[in-house]
Amino acid sequence: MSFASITTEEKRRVLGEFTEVKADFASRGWFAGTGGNLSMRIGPYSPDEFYFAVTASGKDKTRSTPEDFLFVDQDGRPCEATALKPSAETSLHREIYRLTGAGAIFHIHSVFNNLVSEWFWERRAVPIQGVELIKAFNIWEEDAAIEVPILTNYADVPRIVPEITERLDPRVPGLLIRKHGVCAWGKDAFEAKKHLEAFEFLFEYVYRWELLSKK
Ligand SMILES: CSC[C@@H](O)[C@@H](O)C(=O)COP(=O)(O)O
Ligand SMILES: [Zn+2]
Repeated sequence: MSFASITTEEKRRVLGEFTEVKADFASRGWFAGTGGNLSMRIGPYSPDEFYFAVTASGKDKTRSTPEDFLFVDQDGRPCEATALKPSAETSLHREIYRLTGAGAIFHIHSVFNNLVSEWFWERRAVPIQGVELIKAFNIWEEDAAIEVPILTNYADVPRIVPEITERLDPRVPGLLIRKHGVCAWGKDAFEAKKHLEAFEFLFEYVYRWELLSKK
């Protein structure tokens, strides 16, 4: 299987869906200061060979232009001639695809995800228990408890990758990077978006609950 065998129609479908998700997230204020990056996988998958569309680095992601995305392979190399640079955080997306076979990964910065990542840093995870929206992760047990891993925010992004390898919990489709943001994923764009919305709701809940319960 090579990138060349992926049809133009399929590329258009992925980029169309990708454009919609990006505009939706922009309308929620999730790309402050060019922060955040998105990716969607395309074509067949094996852990050693896969392709994905990823946002170009440093762009104003609240705008829609013909230069918003490029296709890269499992090593982060562009699949087509382009002047665009893949996201500076492409190595994180690559590792999550390699470990999970997900169909889409969305990374955003928000005040609540930054706050909880610092509040629970000593524990290296955000504990969440018994909140209904845990079911968005397809976890249905009574009073379910999850721990969302928090990773070190190394300036040299590839240094974060071994922490993903070590800490990713197959039950929990997301992880936090300390005082930086969240990565959430799912089998397709619909599911990755559902998971991201659920994480953001849960982080705000946890933050507010911490404040209330300290009073
Ligand atoms: C300018 S904000 C932060 C960036 O360094 C980074 O964290 C980010 O999410 C966006 O980087 P990008 O290379 O545009 O995908
Ligand atoms: Zn980021």
